[in-house]
Amino acid sequence: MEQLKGKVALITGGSSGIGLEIAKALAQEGVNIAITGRNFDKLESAITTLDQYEIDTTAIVCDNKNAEDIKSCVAHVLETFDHIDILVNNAGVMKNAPFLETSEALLDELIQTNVYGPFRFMQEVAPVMIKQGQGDIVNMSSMSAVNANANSSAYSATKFALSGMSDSFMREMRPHNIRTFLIHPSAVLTDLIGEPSLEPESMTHPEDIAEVIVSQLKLNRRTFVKQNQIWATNPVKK
Ligand SMILES: NC(=O)C1=CN([C@@H]2O[C@H](COP(=O)(O)OP(=O)(O)OC[C@H]3O[C@@H](n4cnc5c(N)ncnc54)[C@H](O)[C@@H]3O)[C@@H](O)[C@H]2O)C=CC1
Ligand SMILES: CC(=O)C(C)=O
Repeated sequence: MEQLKGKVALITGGSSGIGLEIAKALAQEGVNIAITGRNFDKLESAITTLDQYEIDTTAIVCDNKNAEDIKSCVAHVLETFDHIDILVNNAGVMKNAPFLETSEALLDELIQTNVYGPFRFMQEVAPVMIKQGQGDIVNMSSMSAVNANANSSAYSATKFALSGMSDSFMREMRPHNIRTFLIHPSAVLTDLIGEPSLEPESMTHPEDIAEVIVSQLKLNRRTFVKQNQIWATNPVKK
């Protein structure tokens, strides 16, 4: 089993939802945490939540849409911790609209955040991991990259793109002892989905996704889960 204690994880979109639960679950394992987000106050409040664990933390204001932000974010994490063992590409946005009402501006925003963001982080972090001789990258895709829903063409397009990019990246990185985990959750109870149409208790919760990711990262380095689909057992309509 892989020991996580003392590792360094960089989690994008780590101040809320699934990202914050991943940060807490890794912190509980003794992993030092760097989180990113666009809002300083939300990041500060997330860092306060992590204060209960005996680890080092840092928060970086960083917009996935901004390549310079991402370069300085990775440089800051390296200055702070010297290494990056785990990158979780979690930050993402979902904006739904019927296809004929989907503007290029909306498509651009989603592509910048959900595709260029992870692309830029992997371009910055992979060379660091290659030099270290090891690393783990978790890419948060979606069931929307497996079965598209109506009114979600832009979001689905970004998640299909991320899955394809991640799969190809994974094949190039394996020889460098870098594992790439591609995660496809179905609906998870977070702000991203707005008012849920399902009974909240019957849905997957963000801490369930975090539990799956921690268990996968703990696998012996010789093995990894290439991709998975995480479903609610019996989601009940409201
Ligand atoms: N909630 C759900 O049902 C599902 C969510 N996902 C994916 O999980 C990931 C996390 O989403 P949730 O925790 O559900 O939502 P959330 O809205 O709670 O978290 C998204 C995080 O990404 C950050 N973010 C958004 N745009 C950003 C940008 N331009 N730069 C930096 N950070 C940015 C937000 O500030 C927030 O912290 C997303 O990639 C989402 O697509 C995948 C499948 C299902
Ligand atoms: C929000 C999302 O990615 C779903 C429901 O697959």
